[in-house]
Amino acid sequence: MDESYKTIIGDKTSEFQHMAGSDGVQEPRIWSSPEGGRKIEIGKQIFCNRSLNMRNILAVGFDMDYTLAQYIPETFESLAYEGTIKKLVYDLGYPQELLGWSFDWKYMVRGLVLDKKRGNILKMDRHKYVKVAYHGFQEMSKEEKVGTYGNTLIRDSFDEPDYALIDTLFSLAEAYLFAQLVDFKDSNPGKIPERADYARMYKDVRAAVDSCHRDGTLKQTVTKDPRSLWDYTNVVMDFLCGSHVLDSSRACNFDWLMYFDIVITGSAKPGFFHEDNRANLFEVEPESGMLRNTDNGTPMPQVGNSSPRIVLKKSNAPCQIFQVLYVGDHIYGDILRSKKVLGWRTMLVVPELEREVKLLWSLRNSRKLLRLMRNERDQIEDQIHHMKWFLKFEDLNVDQKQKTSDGIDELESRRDQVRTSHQQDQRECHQKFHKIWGQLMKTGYQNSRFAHQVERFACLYTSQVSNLSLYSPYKYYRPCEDFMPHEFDILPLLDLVMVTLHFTDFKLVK
Ligand SMILES: Nc1nc2c(ncn2[C@@H]2O[C@H](COP(=O)(O)O)[C@@H](O)[C@H]2O)c(=O)[nH]1
Ligand SMILES: [Mg+2]
Repeated sequence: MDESYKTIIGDKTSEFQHMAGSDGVQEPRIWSSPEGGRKIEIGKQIFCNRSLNMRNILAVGFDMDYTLAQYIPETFESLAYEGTIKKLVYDLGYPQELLGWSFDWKYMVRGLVLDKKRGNILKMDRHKYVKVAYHGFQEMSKEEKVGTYGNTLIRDSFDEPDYALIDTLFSLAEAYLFAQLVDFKDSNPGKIPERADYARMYKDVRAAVDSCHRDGTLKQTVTKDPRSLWDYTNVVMDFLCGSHVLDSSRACNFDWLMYFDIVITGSAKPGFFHEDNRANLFEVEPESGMLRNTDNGTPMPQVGNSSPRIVLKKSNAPCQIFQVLYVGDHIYGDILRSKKVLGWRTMLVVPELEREVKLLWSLRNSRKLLRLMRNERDQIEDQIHHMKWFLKFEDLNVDQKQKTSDGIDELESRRDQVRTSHQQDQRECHQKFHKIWGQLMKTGYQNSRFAHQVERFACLYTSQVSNLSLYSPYKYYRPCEDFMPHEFDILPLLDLVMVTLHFTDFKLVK
């Protein structure tokens, strides 16, 4: 782990000299110079939904998988995909030809919802309106979409048990496999095991993925024969914090433990956040992996992974709930539960965000044009309505009627043009983010359901944990001002920028 982590995870008051970027290059510190730091590039900024003063935070907890440890999805999730297919074929009677299938790791994205019964994959906005829908890999028409999901009552749910949320990067492979199976079943109904409807296929995929996580299919590739989740954690953290070498014959030196006061493995989140559900905690002796606090005091070996294991360095003074910041990648398991159950402050790690905000920046002019086109469309529509009422209710002579009708025709044709180009341009803009699902945080021009969850449950969000090192440990994160629709036209952002500039000029002149 680079030096910057020391400040965040270990002794928060200590200074540090240098920090390493993601490419390992040492960069000078930026936050401790008296005149302030260099600008933090947009992809690495920390964004704030709810004020958080780091001075008030006494403990920072970190999830490991996909938070501290950023697995490479094309390799790690491919393992899950291949392991799952083998289980479907050899254990659950699916046809051998599945073994020849391949995984496009870029196809699925977080925030999607699987409709298990209908075999559909959905992206919805923050009101839970389905805006993009595919049956397997086949795009659904607008009519099919509205016919299936237009009903308000259905829209209210979109949760388990009939729907599955793709809210972690671990789920990308199972979502892709589900879509493949839906297509396969539609074109080869006889080849899928008897009575396997779409929901049954989803259940089989889920069970097979689950088993890959439990039986070591995935973890064995990272570290050979891990005896427990403690062993696994040790290898991954040793790699991250020091060695950067994955060599199963190499003994780990436990140096990484100095960055943490307490380490808990196998906690089975989100159940862990509920005190009543929490399994017994066993203390681990790091070198041997033996359990210390057994009933008769004799150290004993670990068996299985079911109970949480802890390594304690020192006992901590108790913290108030709002003095704990928990950092994780799973919007439900890490963020929503820890916030709702324990009232902890939260930070969500969204690796996809780095590319998303960079693209957003490069497309900012197109986005402004889209907004203008939408306004123009609204204005033309209003004009058409106005003229239609005029035609209907005013006492006009034949000539006036003809002129008004011609005017309406012209406006309708202009409106159709603007509508078509607006829709096309908006689609193209979204496709720059993802060819199928578009921008992660938007659906059409509204926030996506995923963005809505991020806004509600994550006090902070950022693309990677190490971005914390770019800010002072005493940083007071403050959200930007909220805007309601009625405020937008009164206080447009452009005006605010002008006001700020004038204010700066004024100060300079003085
Ligand atoms: N039994 C299952 N375990 C799973 C599944 N998906 C992920 N995982 C395991 O969870 C942790 C990662 O969770 P984190 O909150 O600590 O980041 C890791 O050990 C995964 O293998 C699943 O579907 N079933
Ligand atoms: Mg995780």
